[in-house]
Amino acid sequence: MYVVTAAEMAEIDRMASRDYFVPSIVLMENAGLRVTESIRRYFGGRVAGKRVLIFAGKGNNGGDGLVVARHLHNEGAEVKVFLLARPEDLRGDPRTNLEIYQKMGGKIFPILEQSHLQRADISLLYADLVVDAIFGTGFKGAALGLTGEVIKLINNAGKPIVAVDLPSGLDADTGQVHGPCIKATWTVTFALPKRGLVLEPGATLAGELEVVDIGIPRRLIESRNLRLRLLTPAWCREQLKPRDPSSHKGNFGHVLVVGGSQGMVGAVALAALGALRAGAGLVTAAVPRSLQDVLAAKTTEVMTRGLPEMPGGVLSREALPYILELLEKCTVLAIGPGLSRDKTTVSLVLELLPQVRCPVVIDADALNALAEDRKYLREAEKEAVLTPHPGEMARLIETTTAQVQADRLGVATRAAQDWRVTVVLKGARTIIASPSGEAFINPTGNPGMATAGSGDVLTGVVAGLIAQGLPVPVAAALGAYIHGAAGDYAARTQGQQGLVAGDLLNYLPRVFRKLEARTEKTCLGKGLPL
Ligand SMILES: NC(=O)C1=CN([C@@H]2O[C@H](COP(=O)(O)OP(=O)(O)OC[C@H]3O[C@@H](n4cnc5c(N)ncnc54)[C@H](O)[C@@H]3O)[C@@H](O)[C@H]2O)[C@@H](O)CC1
Ligand SMILES: [K+]
Repeated sequence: MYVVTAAEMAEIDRMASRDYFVPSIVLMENAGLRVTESIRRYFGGRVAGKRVLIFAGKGNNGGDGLVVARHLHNEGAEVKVFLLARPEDLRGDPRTNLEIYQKMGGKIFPILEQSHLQRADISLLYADLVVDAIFGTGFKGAALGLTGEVIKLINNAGKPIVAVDLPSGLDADTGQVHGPCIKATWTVTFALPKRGLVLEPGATLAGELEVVDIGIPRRLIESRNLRLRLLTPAWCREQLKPRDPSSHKGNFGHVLVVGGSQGMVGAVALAALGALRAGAGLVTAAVPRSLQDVLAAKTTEVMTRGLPEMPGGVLSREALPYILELLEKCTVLAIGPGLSRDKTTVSLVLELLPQVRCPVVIDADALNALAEDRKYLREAEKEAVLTPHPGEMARLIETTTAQVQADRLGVATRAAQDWRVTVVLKGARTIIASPSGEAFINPTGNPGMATAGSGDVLTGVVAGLIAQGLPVPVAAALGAYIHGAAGDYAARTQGQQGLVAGDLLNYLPRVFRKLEARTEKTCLGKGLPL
């Protein structure tokens, strides 16, 4: 499902009216009707007698709110509209809808000064539902003054809130807030999710997300060359092809995992098992020689190799020809888990990578090695996936973690294009950016997955999917989704607190089975994705 900026959405709205002759008031009517339907469902089918407060701004978002007000009023709800403008300041479609509503006997209470807040405050005490139609995609900056106070008043009332298109106060493009912002119970957004609704903290402020059709021609949306998508079960399902009944393990690729150092062999085991659980036909894991036996004991189905090592149990430069030889039989390399930041190992990684001819998944200490010398990233011809967490990304682009987090999408897409790699920027709402400029946002996963080894499993899963022939960016996106979904299953059955990375391995088959099962239910990322 495509995700848009406020400007992209506004342009699509404009083109629907200008090029496809859909009157803007028809779009507004559809938008308001869809919100009304959602509210009716919320109340179990009947709205008569329900006390609904509608806070409306003077723009088109407020206009949508006035359409909702009219329909609920018509169905017998007790509606009060609090208008954050003078009625005569409304123009165009919002003005038309205000006039119809008033003609029908609907009540309007303008909030223009401090003393007007009191009525809203009292009404909130008795409200069954609040409709937030103050700002939508036309909002910029921060909600200050009286409007900011209204937003705080609504939030403090503790009543259920449905946000129209966007929670008011949210930056539609970044998901950031710069002042008071509505904390919605659910959000009904029109035509396509806006970026701010699927990026944190916006995703949390939006509550449950409902995306509704308001009659914008599909053909128009498809003609727009949109570059950002939210991963959905339907998209993931399309990427997974059923297995040929006559297939054998040689058809599903061979992953080589290179990593490990003294005390860090578990990371390699998790990545290797992640690759197998993702369906790779064969997995070989190569670690410093002294760790091979431990690794073999931990991973029954994985083939293990011992590589030359240095005192202290880290890979030595002599490991290079052995790795290159192993790669001759492999489809994909996953490098980094548990590798250590030893200087010799760093130079081994920097020397190895430019010689690799197959796709490579680069994680953990292999990323830290690249942060010491970016020549490979800048110059090498490669098919690579980088899976940094925000701290590793910050090192790679020489900035701070806070700055990476402030513009996750921008950072990931720029890095992917500059280095011609696929970037998986981990964290809440993982971003997957491809060298072509396309990007995905992953809605699955939960804070229980912020635990040691979780990233190693992801590395293995992505490598396992590449091994089976999926294009590298597709494998990265699918891998992120599946990995998060496994975490969501694990959290549902055993809670977030005690979740460990090994649990993810056990839930991966269940996610694949669900995707194979072709169920129709689509969820946009709150709670369980499948
Ligand atoms: N354009 C269309 O064809 C459609 C638009 N729709 C609705 O229209 C919305 C967008 O409408 P608009 O573009 O009119 O914009 P909004 O209604 O989101 O808000 C615009 C108003 O907010 C004010 N504003 C912006 N930032 C502010 C701040 N920081 N503090 C105080 N005031 C601020 C602006 O000056 C303007 O008066 C969408 O979110 C959606 O709800 C729907 O009706 C569907 C069709
Ligand atoms: K709103």
